[in-house]
Amino acid sequence: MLVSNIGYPRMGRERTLKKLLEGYWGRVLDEEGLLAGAARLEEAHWRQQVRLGVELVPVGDLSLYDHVLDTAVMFGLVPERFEKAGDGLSLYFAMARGGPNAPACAMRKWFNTNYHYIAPEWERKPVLVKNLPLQAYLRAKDTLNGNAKPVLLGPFTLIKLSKNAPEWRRALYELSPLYAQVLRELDAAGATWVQVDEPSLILDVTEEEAKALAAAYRKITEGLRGLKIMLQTYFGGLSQYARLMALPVDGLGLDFVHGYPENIANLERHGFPPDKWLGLGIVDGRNIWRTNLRQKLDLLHKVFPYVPATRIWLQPSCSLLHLPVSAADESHLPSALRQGIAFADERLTELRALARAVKEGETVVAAELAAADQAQRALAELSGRVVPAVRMRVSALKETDFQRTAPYAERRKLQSRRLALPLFPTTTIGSFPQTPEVRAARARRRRGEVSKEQYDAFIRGQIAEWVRIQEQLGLDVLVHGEFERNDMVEYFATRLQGFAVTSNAWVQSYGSRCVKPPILFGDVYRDTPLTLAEALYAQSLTPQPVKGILTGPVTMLNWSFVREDLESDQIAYQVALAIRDEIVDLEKAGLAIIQVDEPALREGLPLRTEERAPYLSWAVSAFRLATGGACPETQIHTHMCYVEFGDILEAIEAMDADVISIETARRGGFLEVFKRSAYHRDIGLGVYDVHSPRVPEVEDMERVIRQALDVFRPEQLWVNPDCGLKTRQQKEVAAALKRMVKAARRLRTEYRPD
Ligand SMILES: Nc1nc2c(c(=O)[nH]1)N[C@@H](CNc1ccc(C(=O)N[C@@H](CCC(=O)N[C@@H](CCC(=O)N[C@@H](CCC(=O)O)C(=O)O)C(=O)O)C(=O)O)cc1)CN2
Ligand code: MET
Ligand SMILES: [Zn+2]
Repeated sequence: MLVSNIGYPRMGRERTLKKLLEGYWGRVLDEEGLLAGAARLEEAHWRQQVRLGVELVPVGDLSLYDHVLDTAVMFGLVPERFEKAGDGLSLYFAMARGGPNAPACAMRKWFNTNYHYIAPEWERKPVLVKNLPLQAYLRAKDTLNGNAKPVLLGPFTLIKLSKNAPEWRRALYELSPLYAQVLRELDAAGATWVQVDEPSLILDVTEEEAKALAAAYRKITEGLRGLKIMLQTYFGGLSQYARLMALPVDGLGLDFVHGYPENIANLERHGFPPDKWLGLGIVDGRNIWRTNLRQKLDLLHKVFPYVPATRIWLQPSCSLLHLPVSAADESHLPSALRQGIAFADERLTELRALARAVKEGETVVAAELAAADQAQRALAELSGRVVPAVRMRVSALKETDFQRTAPYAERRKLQSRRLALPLFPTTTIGSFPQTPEVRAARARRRRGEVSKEQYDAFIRGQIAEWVRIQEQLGLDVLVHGEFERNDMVEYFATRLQGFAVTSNAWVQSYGSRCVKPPILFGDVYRDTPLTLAEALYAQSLTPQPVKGILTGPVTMLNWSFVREDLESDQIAYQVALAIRDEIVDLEKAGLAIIQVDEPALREGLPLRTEERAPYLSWAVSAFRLATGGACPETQIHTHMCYVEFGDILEAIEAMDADVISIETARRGGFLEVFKRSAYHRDIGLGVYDVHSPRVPEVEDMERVIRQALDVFRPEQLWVNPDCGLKTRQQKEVAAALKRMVKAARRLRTEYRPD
């Protein structure tokens, strides 16, 4: 039985890769410096994994931006518009971040995670441009000897994640010879195993697809001499288990954490081919709770009748990309909590303990087992885990708590009378630039170099400056700018009971951007206002309406590491009640508009269709509970981004918000979706892309609004950027918003309110 890893966090414990990348983009580091730095980091990660006992070390997983983009470039899937973007790194980063006159490729959610990949575009027939896994293998050979396992994204998943791929059978046909060549070259170089990632196989795969895959993999693996293939799946169980077991590969990697109990049932029903290896995903690569080792040993004993230990690799459930590096940095946490968590390095240590228990007997790891048991008990007894008042409040909830007191139509009248906004009202999504100055002020506060009073005064200064800028720009509904927030989730977690925040638990979200997901360990409640002071201050500076900005309960859950001893709906209702209380405070302070952001609502949608309805049911209820206490005169907005709306439109309607602002306004298909629906409420059009430094033209934004007028009435439309502006620069923001206001005003002159 071997210990294997699927992928290691890329950024490094000190976020080295982030610093290298931002140094390169900011032109303080040259290409050589970036590549040398990345190579040093990669090697350090290999050595660390070996030190922790990993016997099959993934290589080629340290991407400079995203592994899907790597694969696209490797197969020459480069859109025409990057013709002038050069080659090598300059082309690569142009595709990721936009280049001269060439908007970036689309960024999308990687399955149901907060990691984003760059969507490949098929404008031309793929060709093999460079063999990335081979290059990685050759780099790793000396350090790792026989333990290097090159990693490669498989053809099925590559196709599924692509934009405008040809019909999938044809796409598979075009890719197969290229994959075959990649593997032949690895074979010739002496690699023993290659990990081919096919997470899309856990989706609803059709019988026809499974059959076609068998043919494709036959072609891909033909004539290999020594190289073996581990076909790696994760994030769920397999729906076409029996067929996929028959693929001509040497091993199958299955997720027994997020695919539990499905994959164990598969095993019991269909068995496991005697000539294959099982990559057994046994410790959680998505959440941070320390593994119950005894439970996992029991699981192993359920597997042994079907697969002998000699044919098993113990693995994390998925790449450790989604976990921070080491819990050793979190010594400030309450000790029971600190002992109760495991990040990437601790997960690998757990794997080694499990492997030793099997190979050398449980007594050899008695200390590890006892420590895990003890940690489990300590966590259960952790102070704040159960707060009776919170439990009582949730269990006493009534149907009416999930409803506004007046129906939408009535609310709309009251609100439009109160707000008296022009047609096509303009607003922003909440955040303004988190400049180096803002971050530095927060860092100084963290280090205790400035007092709370000094820090608060600095934040008020930022708010005042931006209220003035917004007034000058002529925006209709203002925001305070979120300067006090390091992150829209972490900030609320800092102010709520039941959450802990970490010091260094960074996880990559996209490119060089990272988040520190908070730990939701206990019952959640609010014992102090969350946003009141800043909102109140902003409103005191202007007669214009200021929109309060809160993060919704579903997003708080999806972007945190959440306890596993309580049902999601119960946890979400606790968070919802805290938000609900905040809304009451904001209303009392005179705010007429409150936005409750739910950008992660769609992301949390289960990957398999049959699990979706129950999720949407509690997610929508949680949002309704959070907002149901608002007076009819208070206008509730919600904001969502990175969303394919087609499959959740009914849920969006059911959230019963008064206005929804969405990112997708610029994407084809958005209007089609709404045209087919009965959606009749107000909608904020994301008229330009905040993720690009490019300042949009008035005409571009005007076009988005005009197109929307084919489907919506003018009275329904708001005009706003497609997300928050925190990652942009001050100058870009002012210039873009000025044009946005101009676009709205042009349309106003054509349409008159009814
Ligand atoms: N949680 C979450 N998920 C999300 C989003 C989001 O906003 N939040 N948006 C979508 C896109 N994802 C994003 C993820 C991260 C960032 C982002 O801007 N991250 C920042 C970090 C934000 C942060 O926590 N900042 C802290 C700490 C910043 C920091 O690194 N400070 C330095 C010191 C800085 C100094 O001295 O100047 C340090 O600790 O070393 C702060 O402002 O206080 C980054 O990686 O650069 C943006 C979008 C989807 N998922
Ligand atoms: C990822 S959604 C972001 C919403 C938040 N209010 C912001 O403007 O940054
Ligand atoms: Zn957003």
